[in-house]
Amino acid sequence: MSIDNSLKAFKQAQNLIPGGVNSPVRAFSSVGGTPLFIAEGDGAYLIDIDGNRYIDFVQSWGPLLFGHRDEAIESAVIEAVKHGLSFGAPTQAESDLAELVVSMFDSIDKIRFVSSGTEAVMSAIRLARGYTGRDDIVKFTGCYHGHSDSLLVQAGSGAATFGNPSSPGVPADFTKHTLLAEYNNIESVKKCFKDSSEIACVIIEPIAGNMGLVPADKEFLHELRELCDANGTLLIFDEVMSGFRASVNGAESITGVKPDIVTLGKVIGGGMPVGAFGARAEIMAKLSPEGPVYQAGTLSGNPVAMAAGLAAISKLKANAQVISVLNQRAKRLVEGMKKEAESFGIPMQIDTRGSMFGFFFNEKPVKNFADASNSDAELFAKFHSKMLQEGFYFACSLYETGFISTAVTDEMIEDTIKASAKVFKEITNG
Ligand SMILES: Cc1ncc(COP(=O)(O)O)c(C=O)c1O
Ligand SMILES: N[C@H](C=O)CCC(=O)O
Repeated sequence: MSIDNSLKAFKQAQNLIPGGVNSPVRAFSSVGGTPLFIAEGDGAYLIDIDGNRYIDFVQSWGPLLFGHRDEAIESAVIEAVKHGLSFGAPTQAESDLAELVVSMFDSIDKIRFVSSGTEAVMSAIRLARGYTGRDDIVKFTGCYHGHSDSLLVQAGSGAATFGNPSSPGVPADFTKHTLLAEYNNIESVKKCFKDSSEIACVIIEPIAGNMGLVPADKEFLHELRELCDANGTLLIFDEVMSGFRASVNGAESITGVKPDIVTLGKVIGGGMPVGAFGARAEIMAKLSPEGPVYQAGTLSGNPVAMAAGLAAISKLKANAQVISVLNQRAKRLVEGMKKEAESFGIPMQIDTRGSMFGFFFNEKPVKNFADASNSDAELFAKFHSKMLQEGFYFACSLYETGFISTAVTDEMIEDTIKASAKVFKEITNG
């Protein structure tokens, strides 16, 4: 398999763009090798600029629930483009998508659209602070909520991959209001509430996907809800990744815990840049121009992006059963790979939620970031590059999650398991 064109393109990009990439996770640094430059996507496949085809388990880091070039989404975008790219004025599509999301999330009466997950979370935090009149926030080590200053503290995803979980360039003054707790450890949250009576909100990925896939225990989330209620603190579920992936109706529908504010991204834009945050009407009423908390965006609610989101979310609502079908495939995949790994004496921890899947080369169950960090990173790197050579595109860091799209068939899952057996054999034979 030749990747000469990718090698050449990467060299050029490195001279022009820091690290050759526009988001650090794409750089392949922690697994070695060269990032593949992509020419096109086709259903379940990615095709690189050397013409190699890969079954894609990254799906643009989550947004493409229906795979590449889904017909309904593609036609909606083409139709929208014919009417103009942007107006900076309200359009019907914004209310249509808002109505759809409100109908799917119990905790959302009103929603505002932005252009990325980072923006959604940053705005949700401001709203929580404006609503409560408090400054402090609690976040969990290993959770990633985008790259805004106050949240880039012990963050997961690329920040963990590159060993800068708290970034230089963020003044200590900006993060002094960010208190840290350990995921799935309620005592650590209680300590935060002991240390501060000024906590505006606790933000959590209810199904963490940025330290690998590490779902929160239900009991932990229930206790978190109780602690927030007892202290007049808002609970924010960051579902930028898990929203519409783990469940059609949000993590609240599978955990029984209702958040005060939900942040969304990825799938909600069908592959276009969209983020959103929503809450009950009383909280959203604090937002400008209804209320005093300012938040804005030139391209927010962009008509082409709204058309893509509307097509994706309508399709999901009409075919809600796809989540359990994808979950069966996700389970088959990780259970199959685990069986193969263990037959070669390689311990593996696995989990799935809807179309999200995760695996760690680790002897012990993974419940938090410290556990995830104890996984075998060297083995992961070998697995990643050998699977790539076999034609399977997995996320290039152990701190990321895998995604199955509806374009991935049962046969492709079986092929992936077979390839993993070959790879485990090669790895253990040195
Ligand atoms: C849970 C979570 N929140 C926030 C973000 C930030 O979203 P974006 O990359 O669109 O800014 C991401 C992904 O990057 C995410 O996974
Ligand atoms: N883990 C990140 C988001 O979920 C990956 C996307 C990125 O940061 O480029």
